[in-house]
Parts: sequence; C-alpha cells; structure tokens
Amino acid sequence: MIIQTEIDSSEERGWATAKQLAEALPYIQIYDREIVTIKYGGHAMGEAETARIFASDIVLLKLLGIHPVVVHGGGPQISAMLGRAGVKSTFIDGLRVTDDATMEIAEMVLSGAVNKEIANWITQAGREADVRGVGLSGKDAGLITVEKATRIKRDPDSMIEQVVDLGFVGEPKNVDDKLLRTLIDDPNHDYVPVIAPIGVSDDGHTFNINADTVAGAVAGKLSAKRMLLLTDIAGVMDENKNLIRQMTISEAKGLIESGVAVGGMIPKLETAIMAVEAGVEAVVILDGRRPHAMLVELFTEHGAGTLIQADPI
Ligand SMILES: Nc1ncnc2c1ncn2[C@@H]1O[C@H](COP(=O)(O)OP(=O)(O)O)[C@@H](O)[C@H]1O
Ligand SMILES: CC(=O)N[C@@H](CCC(=O)OP(=O)(O)O)C(=O)O
Repeated sequence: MIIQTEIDSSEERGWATAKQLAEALPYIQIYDREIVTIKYGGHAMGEAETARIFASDIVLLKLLGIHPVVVHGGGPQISAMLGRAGVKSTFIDGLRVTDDATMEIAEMVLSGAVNKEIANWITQAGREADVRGVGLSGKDAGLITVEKATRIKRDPDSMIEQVVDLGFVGEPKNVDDKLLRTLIDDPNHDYVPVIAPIGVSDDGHTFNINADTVAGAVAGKLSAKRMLLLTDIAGVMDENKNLIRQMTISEAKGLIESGVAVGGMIPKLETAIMAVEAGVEAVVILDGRRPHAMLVELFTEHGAGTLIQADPI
C-alpha cells in the first residue's frame, strides 16, 4: 500500500531535483563540448561504492556534453603490491624512486589492474547509453614520450647541490593527442579515455610517471577547460591548516617554496602551475572521496576544493 504522505514527500523531492537541475543550466552551458581532464588519485579510489559513484558521475558528464578524459594514479595500490613482493619503496618530493623491479610491478598494477578496472566501471555505469571507458597507457599509440626525471637537492648546511637519480621516473616530453582526439571526436560513440601514468623514452624503455604530472601534460595538450585533481584531502591547506579556496599560480609557487606544501602536494601544485601556463583555464584540487565532488565543483556556484588560476594581468 502506498500512502498519501509518501507520495507527497517523493513528489517534493522530485520538484527539488528539477529545480537543482534547472539551476545547473548555466554551468552545463559553460562546459558544453569542452574537455575536462580528471586525475583520479589512488587514495581517492577508496571504497568500491565511491568508485562506482565516480564512474557514474563520469558517465553523467559525458551525457551532459562534456568530454571527460581520466588520468588515474594508484600509488597506494603499487605500494601494497611492492610490500607483498618484499620490495622497499622510497619517495623524493612525492616521486617514487623506481628501479627495474619497481617498474615491473608499477606497470602491472597501473596498466594491468587499475586502468582496466576504471575503464570497466565506466563502461558498466554507462551501459544503458553506450558510454564506454577505453583504457590506455602512455605506451599505446605513442601517447606519452618521456625523458628521465631528475631532482636537485641542496644540503642545508653546506648548501652544496646534488643531482638525485630517481631511476626509471619520467617527465612527459610529448603527449601525442591523435588517438585521444579520435576517441573524443568520434561522432557515433561516447568514448571516455582512461590513461595510466606510464610513458616510453625515445629508446623504448618504460618509465613510471607521477599521475598528477601526466594529468597536467594531457590537460595542457588538449587545452582542457578544467583539470580536476581528485585526492584524499578537501584541498590545499595554508600554514594554519585552513582550506585555501582560490589562489594564483604565483601563490601556488610560494606554497612550495615556503614548505607549506610538502610530499604528494608538490607534484600536484607543480602540475597545476604547468597546466595553467599551458593554457588550461583553471585547476581544482578537491576531495575525491566525497561522493559527487566533481558535480559540486562543475555545476554549483560555490564549487569544491582549491581553485588555481593564472595571475591577474
Ligand atoms: N599544504 C597542503 N595541503 C593539503 N595537503 C597537503 C599539503 N602538503 C602536503 N599535503 C599532503 O598531500 C596529500 C595528497 O597527495 P597524495 O597523497 O600524493 O595524493 P594522491 O594519492 O591523491 O595523489 C594530502 O593527503 C596531504 O597529506
Ligand atoms: C613516479 C611516481 O611517483 N609514480 C607514481 C605513479 C602512481 C601515482 O602517481 O599514483 P597516485 O596519484 O595515486 O599517487 C607511483 O609510483 O606511485
């Protein structure tokens, strides 16, 4: 038996949903046929339910006329597998020092497990409308060419600078967007590229790349309207641990130099700076563990997380 009060409250919810949808129209128009690059971090993946909601939201973006391009991480998942194999990992400025054994496992986890899983979640979530996730790594169709990354460390006492060798860690040198454009522009299919952060050097060797860095390089090459970095924290925090709602790229550089941003936040801010300099309109760092974080950011007035933009001219 369905009673009248149930009908009333469900009807009210229906009117509220319709109102919210109508209020989103200006934002839906802003992003119409624009590319939005989404970095889905290993920490943000979390629970199966959160991942399912992420995939459904990606399908929703595609059906609303946006072109989402997903770049994923998998740092915690690589660490867990390395732990099981008894291989120790060290990080320098948020980058995993990668020897042969580490590279083999990182590729297995990123390209083999995580990439295919995310592509499949999207395909499953988009079944009714035939939206399909397409899993790629930088090795497919020459998507990402890298050069070896290095870091310079200064000894605080002697001030002597030393080049630190990170092993098979790459910096993207070129993103070949031909395949991505073919997928995005296909008039008959709704494909969503899902990219694993693996690249190839000119001599054909496989390199591990920080996923934030890949997202920035891909967003820059595609002149994305937005790059969203989904992570495990509400956004960028200031020295008092308060959320910074907005900042310029100069302010982002300041946070790295002053040591307020450390560890995994360094590659995020570096990639945000590079992406904005390459023409991406804005980068947002936000908590991907919160259900529907991307929708709040893209389709509501206040947005979510920390927005990073160019300095005012
Ligand atoms: N100023 C800062 N504001 C916010 N987070 C920071 C800051 N400095 C360092 N972090 C750290 O960066 C982490 C996010 O980077 P990381 O763990 O690499 O995320 P992901 O796996 O999503 O790429 C946060 O959980 C936090 O511990
Ligand atoms: C060179 C380097 O550090 N590569 C990363 C690639 C994965 C990644 O970036 O994953 P998250 O975004 O989940 O941290 C790593 O080996 O962990």
